[in-house]
Amino acid sequence: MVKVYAYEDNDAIAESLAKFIIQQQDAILATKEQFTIAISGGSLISILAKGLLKNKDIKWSKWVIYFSDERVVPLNDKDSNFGAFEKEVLQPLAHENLIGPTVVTINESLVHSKDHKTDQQIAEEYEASLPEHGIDLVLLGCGPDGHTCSLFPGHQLLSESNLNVAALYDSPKPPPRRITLTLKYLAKSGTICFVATGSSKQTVLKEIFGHSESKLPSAIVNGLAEDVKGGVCWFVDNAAVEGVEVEKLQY
Ligand SMILES: O=C1O[C@H](COP(=O)(O)O)[C@@H](O)[C@H](O)[C@H]1O
Repeated sequence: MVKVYAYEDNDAIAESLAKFIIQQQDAILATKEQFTIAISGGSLISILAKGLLKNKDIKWSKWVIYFSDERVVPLNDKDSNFGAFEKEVLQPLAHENLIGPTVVTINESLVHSKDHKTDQQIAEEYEASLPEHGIDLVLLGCGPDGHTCSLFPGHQLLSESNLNVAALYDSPKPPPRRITLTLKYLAKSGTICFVATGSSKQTVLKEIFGHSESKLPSAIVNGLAEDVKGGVCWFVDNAAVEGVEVEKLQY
């Protein structure tokens, strides 16, 4: 079953999400040396910054951080998911004089090519850096159109069954060139956790949780709950789930 944890505002989500992440981290580090986590871009990053920075229970030196999707732009571009995470989390963390996490980015030296084959090479190289058996914890966003990672409604990549990471050149949300984890690889995740906030998400969440046949990418990921050992859950604010028929839990 997909669990939905609902809170009044972003501060409360940030605090509970951090507790959830630490619990996942500790469970994994009790069995192996490193904790692998995938981060998405967009609104998730500032919630992570709020909950994780200055949190003494995060074992940053044991984290290996991947990106659920990435825009094919230079890493310091305003559109880069890594760039946003670096600005909001990694740079402030560097001031704390800690041994930081390992962060796996796309090969920036290839982003200036306009050849689609090069984007495929970026995706292939990223795929080669991923753990074969899946990432321990994958944090996802959900756009108002129901996209997650860079998997967009109706896009052909939803039926990609060979690749773990794929390139696309026609993202309906700018920028158009991106790479993304595929549904095939997401199904291998240890745990999947969505974060969605704000009233702009209400309509899409009504469809995702109200129509079991929904073909929206985020609804398809909910459908992976049986394959994903730790399950699929959502951290939302009350505005996002107003009028959505779900059991609202607290973590
Ligand atoms: O383009 C993207 O959008 C989604 C959703 O972002 P949000 O701001 O609506 O939460 C994000 O998860 C994804 O990583 C990003 O590339």
